[in-house]
Amino acid sequence: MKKIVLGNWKSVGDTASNVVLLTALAQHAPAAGVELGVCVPYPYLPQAKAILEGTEIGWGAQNVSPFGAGAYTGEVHAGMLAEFGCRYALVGHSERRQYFGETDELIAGKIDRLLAANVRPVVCVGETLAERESGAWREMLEGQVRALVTRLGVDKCARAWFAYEPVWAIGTGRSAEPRDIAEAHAFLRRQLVALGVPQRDLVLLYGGSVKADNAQSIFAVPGCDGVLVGAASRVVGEFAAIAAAAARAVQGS
Ligand SMILES: O=C[C@H](O)COP(=O)(O)O
Repeated sequence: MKKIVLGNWKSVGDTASNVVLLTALAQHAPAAGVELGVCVPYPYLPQAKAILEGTEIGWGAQNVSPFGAGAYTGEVHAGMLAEFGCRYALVGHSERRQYFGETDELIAGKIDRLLAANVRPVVCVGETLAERESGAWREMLEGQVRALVTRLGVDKCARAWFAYEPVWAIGTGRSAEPRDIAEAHAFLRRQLVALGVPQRDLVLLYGGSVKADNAQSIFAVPGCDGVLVGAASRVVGEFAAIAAAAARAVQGS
């Protein structure tokens, strides 16, 4: 079974440190059955393309405009991402929902634009700590995926990847426990299948404080197709160790 390791640099990086990171990455072909990629800030897409092109490692963006080309000052549309060879774009990350007020409607529009440009949307969903502790996390997750399937339809949602990212585990050093990830993934799968998305098309990642020392236990979670890695994706040794754990998981499956 394939495993995906996707880095999210967030708003971190500069030309000099990126060269070191991308060059190190480019030197390690992903093991068979492992898909490796990095989502970089917009200005560094040409740099990622220049260094990673010709390798099997993909690159992508962390956001996209809900509009096409036109008078939308400050926006970057999906066609531009496609021109720079983006294989993926993150959508609906909790940091965008929290700091930029992104709604389900806006997120659905972005997914639509990405699919039309043949860029894979990686859609982030997840609950806050209060929702986890009160038990409301199931309603929260169900609401997030239902909102997208209702707006986009089954076929489009089947072409997106989903990343379960509990907000309380992001950047805190406190990853969700494997049993919590397994429970949330199983719940999300059930909901998406109930909404009509075929089980065979579902790709579900986990994100939130994934590191070298917990990657193996996360890849062992049944039905976990991969990880979305924030801070550790900016550390060469950490990201390489996570990719190596993915390769071991594939070999052992
Ligand atoms: O997209 C990545 C997630 O927000 C996780 O970030 P983190 O690994 O720094 O906790």
